[in-house]
Amino acid sequence: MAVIGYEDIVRVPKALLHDHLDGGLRPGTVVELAEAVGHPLPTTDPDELGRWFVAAADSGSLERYLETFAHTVAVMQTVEGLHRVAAECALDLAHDGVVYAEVRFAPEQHLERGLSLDEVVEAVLAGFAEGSAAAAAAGRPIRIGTLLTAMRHAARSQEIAELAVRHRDVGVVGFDIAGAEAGFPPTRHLDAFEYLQRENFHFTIHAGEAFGLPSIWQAIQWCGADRLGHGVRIVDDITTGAEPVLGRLAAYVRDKRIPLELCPSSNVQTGAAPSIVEHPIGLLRDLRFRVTVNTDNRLMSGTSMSREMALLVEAFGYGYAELQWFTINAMKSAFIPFDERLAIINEVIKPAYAKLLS
Ligand SMILES: O=c1[nH]cnc2c1ncn2[C@@H]1O[C@H](CO)[C@@H](O)[C@H]1O
Ligand SMILES: [Zn+2]
Repeated sequence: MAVIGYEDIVRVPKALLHDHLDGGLRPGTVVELAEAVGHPLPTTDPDELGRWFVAAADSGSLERYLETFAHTVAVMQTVEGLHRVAAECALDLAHDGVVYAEVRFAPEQHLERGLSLDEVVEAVLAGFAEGSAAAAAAGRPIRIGTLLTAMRHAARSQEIAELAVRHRDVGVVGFDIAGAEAGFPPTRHLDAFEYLQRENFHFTIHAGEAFGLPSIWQAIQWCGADRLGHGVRIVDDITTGAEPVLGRLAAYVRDKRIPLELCPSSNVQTGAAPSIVEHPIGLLRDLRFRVTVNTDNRLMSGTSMSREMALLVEAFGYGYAELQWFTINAMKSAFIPFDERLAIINEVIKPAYAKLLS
């Protein structure tokens, strides 16, 4: 079969579980919004700014990578800014062929100009609704679920968890914690996770990216995470050789089908993986972990869902069968209700791939 190209990948339906709203702005939008609020940028040329984000995020350290968010968060402090960024996010994902996306952001970072947490969430939800409607009108339907993130170094997780539950029937489908991982274990936020469990709510935890197995273990066994944000360092618990041997934690993650939200380009930039070719996604897929492919931060990685898949096709020789497998894995692991996940799998994803695989 011919090698699958980038344009072929844009055409197939894709599902995305791990994408940060404040990591996916269009460079031109950052420039315009920064001018409107008087925020100084490293450059006001959109192309140059796009390159600046990628270069600055290419630091080999999660902490340095995260510093680049100062420039996106700064322009997302008003209803107009949040609304526009969310609407453009929906449109950009839809035009990349993403049919289902969970997009996350941390409301507590958007209060600098006087908005309340609820106002921040409402502005983003309205933006997603507008962008999704415009995408559907353009023949590119997309369903977006919002995840609310609490910053792990801060102390507002309980409040953000309650905010998420308050908006559960209007588009917020889950909760997350993000930010620097080393020194900020998930158990710092145990109260929030226990609250969410009592509310029968869903959550994922950034774990196993910049810190290893103890972080993953806590996220699952203490906090009860449904999914792992990254989780890539689960490979530290796998001994490779002629026959790979799984340690107890890796075996548990695989046995319980705990979804791994892998983000190849982001991992290379933060030093969590040495390169795309050497990215553990190859091994984890071969071992049939519940692997999903994600963008993390499209702006900081200069990427898209199609580009991440194209990189994997190039590095590992994947074909449509593997791309469908990643996509169905993601859809099975989504935080929307089971019947709605099934409908997207059976009515959108499978028919599109069936044509290509026959
Ligand atoms: O890969 C990541 N690991 C940890 N935290 C991250 C990553 N990408 C983004 N954020 C953090 O999540 C916040 C809310 O979206 C961002 O502002 C950034 O600080
Ligand atoms: Zn992330």
